[in-house]
Amino acid sequence: MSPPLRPPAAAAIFDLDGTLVDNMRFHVQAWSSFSQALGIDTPAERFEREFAGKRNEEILPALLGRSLPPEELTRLAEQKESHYRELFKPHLAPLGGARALLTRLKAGGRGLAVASAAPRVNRDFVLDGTGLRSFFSQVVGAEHVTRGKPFPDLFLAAAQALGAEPSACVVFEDAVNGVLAARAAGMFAVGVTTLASAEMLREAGAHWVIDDFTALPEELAQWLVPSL
Ligand SMILES: O=P(O)(O)OC[C@H]1O[C@@H](O)[C@H](O)[C@@H](O)[C@@H]1O
Repeated sequence: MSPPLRPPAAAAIFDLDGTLVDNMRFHVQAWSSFSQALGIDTPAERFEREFAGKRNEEILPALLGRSLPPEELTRLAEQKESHYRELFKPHLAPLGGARALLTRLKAGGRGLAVASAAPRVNRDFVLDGTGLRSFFSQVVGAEHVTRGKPFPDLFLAAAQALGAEPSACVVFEDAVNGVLAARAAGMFAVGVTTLASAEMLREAGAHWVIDDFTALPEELAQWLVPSL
């Protein structure tokens, strides 16, 4: 499926973890030590493939193999997330080319949103710590939906908040679950190879694949902002 070249895309929706920042290895490291401390033996690939893009409310019961009362879930999630933030803090920076692309998209009048399964404290940590927050008029996160990715809910909520038709939205996403979610939402998907291979992202349905934001495929750039 090729995107229509006119009219230009109405909006661009960015995943946060692994897309606006290259931080998934710190999430995986924090999940691994968290699991080990609980005596659970889980391979790193499970966090990368099965859990990336899901909400902690979905990840924790699957990891522990039981349902959790809300207080326990909040406590365990914060245990893992505070360790992740500690690990990532010294490296906190936007993915290559992100600021320049966002500047041009904003100048071109595109609606811009973040749609992430991350809890608010992690979103604030990244958006405020990188100085990227002001680019986005909408930020949708874990507390706004009950189903994370691969369900389309986060992206549909972002499109609705922007007042954009899903078919006129482009999603940037690093996780296979996220690409599946974008396609399930009826949106165009750009895979970012910080976590999964280009092949895995294409197989999940990514229309384009990029390593970072420094160079976009010409067709995509033209569709996003014709004058780009
Ligand atoms: O939707 P995003 O921004 O990729 O966020 C997903 C991440 O959100 C985090 O809160 C989880 O701890 C991660 O394991 C998960 O992968």
